[in-house]
Amino acid sequence: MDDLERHNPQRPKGKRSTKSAPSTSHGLTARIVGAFGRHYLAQLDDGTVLACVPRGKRAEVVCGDRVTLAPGDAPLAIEQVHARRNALWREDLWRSKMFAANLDRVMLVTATYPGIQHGLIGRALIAADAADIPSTLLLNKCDLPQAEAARAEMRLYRDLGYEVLELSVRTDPQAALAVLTPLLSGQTTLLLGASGVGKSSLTNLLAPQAQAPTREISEALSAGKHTTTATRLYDLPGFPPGSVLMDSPGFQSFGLHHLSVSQLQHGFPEIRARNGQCRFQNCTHRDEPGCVFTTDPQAISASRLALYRTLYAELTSAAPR
Ligand SMILES: Nc1nc2c(ncn2[C@@H]2O[C@H](COP(=O)(O)OP(=O)(O)OP(=O)(O)O)[C@@H](O)[C@H]2O)c(=O)[nH]1
Ligand SMILES: [Zn+2]
Repeated sequence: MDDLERHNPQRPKGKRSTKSAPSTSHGLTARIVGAFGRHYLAQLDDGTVLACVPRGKRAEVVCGDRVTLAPGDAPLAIEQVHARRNALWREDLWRSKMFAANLDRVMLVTATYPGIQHGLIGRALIAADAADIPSTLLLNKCDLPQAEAARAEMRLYRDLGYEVLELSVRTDPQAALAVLTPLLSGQTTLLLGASGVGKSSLTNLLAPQAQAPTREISEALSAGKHTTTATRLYDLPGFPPGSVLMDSPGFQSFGLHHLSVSQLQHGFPEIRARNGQCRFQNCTHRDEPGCVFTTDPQAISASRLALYRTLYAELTSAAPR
């Protein structure tokens, strides 16, 4: 087992990882604050932002990583990726790919309109659980008439033990700030949400500098074509030091193929709660006789059981979609 595997117990099965280069006493310590394909931005502790590239084709570097940069001309070489506390993956067409590291919390944004996407929420909650990262659900646009019905739908998650916060970013930004400030202070928070839920509105409220034109980034990196698929990390002005927000595209394709079946089951609090209550000890909760999730309709909601079975089939199929 090499360094990266030791520090990333949930990395995809069967993939070789790249050894970190040995550290040098002359290197600069920085945090990756922007990932644009193979081009990165790294921020030094004094706030200076530098363009950098990994040393070696197979090196895996993601937003939130702590790194050592080799001194030299821009773009600097990323010499070493420090041990990660945790990491999250998303999928492209062929594989799961790590995209964020060293998080304190995942905030999942949903909205009363255009509606709550339970499948996406379920996947993201499981991925965060498998990476041992706490998650909080935000229900935005509570000013709309659909709020009452949406609130009732979100009760499912409250009953499962998740924190669900309500806000209206556009119509009452001050109240939204008051609700979120205790959670964001001193923390690295990843914001995730489907298109149209108000994620950009929230990012712009919390980190107004996020609206900076991507041209500046393109110039810094000489890599304009990559800027649209960026994962970014923003300092939160007005918050205590160490308060940062990570913003990433790709919520629609949240990768779960790297998980084991036991991690999948652990990601469902209602399945965790009934551990050992099925007739067979190794019950997979699909079609076995005496399965508590088939015999007791109170054990799990029909939609969550359907999600579990879909994800089970995905995980155990030979290849990712
Ligand atoms: N009524 C209401 N509308 C909101 C609220 N927050 C955001 N919106 C609106 O919802 C729409 C989508 O907001 P965005 O912030 O662009 O949402 P997004 O999730 O970033 O969506 P994409 O840009 O498609 O990724 C915009 O028209 C916002 O003005 C809110 O609290 N209440
Ligand atoms: Zn069972």
